[in-house]
Amino acid sequence: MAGAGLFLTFEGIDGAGKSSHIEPLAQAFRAAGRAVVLTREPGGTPLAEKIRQLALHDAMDALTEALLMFAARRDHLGQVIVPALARGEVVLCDRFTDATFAYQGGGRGFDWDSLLILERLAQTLSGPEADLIQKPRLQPDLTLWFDLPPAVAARRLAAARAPDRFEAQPRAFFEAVRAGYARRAHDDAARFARIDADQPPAAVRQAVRAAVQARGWL
Ligand SMILES: Nc1ncnc2c1ncn2[C@@H]1O[C@H](COP(=O)(O)OP(=O)(O)O)[C@@H](O)[C@H]1O
Ligand SMILES: Cc1cn([C@H]2C[C@H](O)[C@@H](COP(=O)(O)OP(=O)(O)O)O2)c(=O)[nH]c1=O
Repeated sequence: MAGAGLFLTFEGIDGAGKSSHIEPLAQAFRAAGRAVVLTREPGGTPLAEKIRQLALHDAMDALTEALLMFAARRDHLGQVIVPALARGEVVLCDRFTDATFAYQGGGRGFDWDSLLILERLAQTLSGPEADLIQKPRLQPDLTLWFDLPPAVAARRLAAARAPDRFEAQPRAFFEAVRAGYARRAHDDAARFARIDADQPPAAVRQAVRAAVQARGWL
């Protein structure tokens, strides 16, 4: 656990249902008396939201994309996530570094080892807040991975909204993104909870609750 705070991330391919399940979990934590910060990546600060606009709408090579994601993340960590954890709050973040491995690494085929280096650089903390949360390098306490077949996610999205640059990718791209998530989950199994997202919303909500309760946090 990061100090007295808790850092939970929501991951999965586009249309997996992450956004639908963040607010119910936030309400559960608030009902348990915890202060909650809801945030997202890329984004979460004025600078990172500007980077989000570039990354989601302008074409670029995979290294540029990865660097922008980590630049946005570095600002977000320093301005929002670390201060909230230092205050003992619960941070619920819609996507984090596993998305960079899944999309830029798995989806676009960018070198995995280079991403590991960027991860280490971006998530190494310094200063008084790092002392407060007593961690030289920040990782989520728990990552909820909403896993489902890309064909199911595509059907949901087609009914829901116009696609951004990533959501417009072909099915094979999302198979590769999904494989990227599976690799990260395999490499850091204790941090990950795989949620079967190909179920009715109530069952998914229950699975999310169960994963958090299993760690004694609700
Ligand atoms: N378990 C579910 N079953 C069916 N549809 C769902 C489910 N969860 C979410 N949806 C719908 O699928 C679409 C994408 O969900 P969303 O939460 O925005 O996904 P994400 O944030 O992972 O991209 C939305 O229209 C949402 O209402
Ligand atoms: C955080 C992150 C997101 N992304 C992509 C995944 C998504 O397609 C897109 C935006 O994510 P998201 O906020 O989930 O989009 P939406 O709110 O429309 O569901 O950015 C990356 O490619 N790399 C990253 O590191």
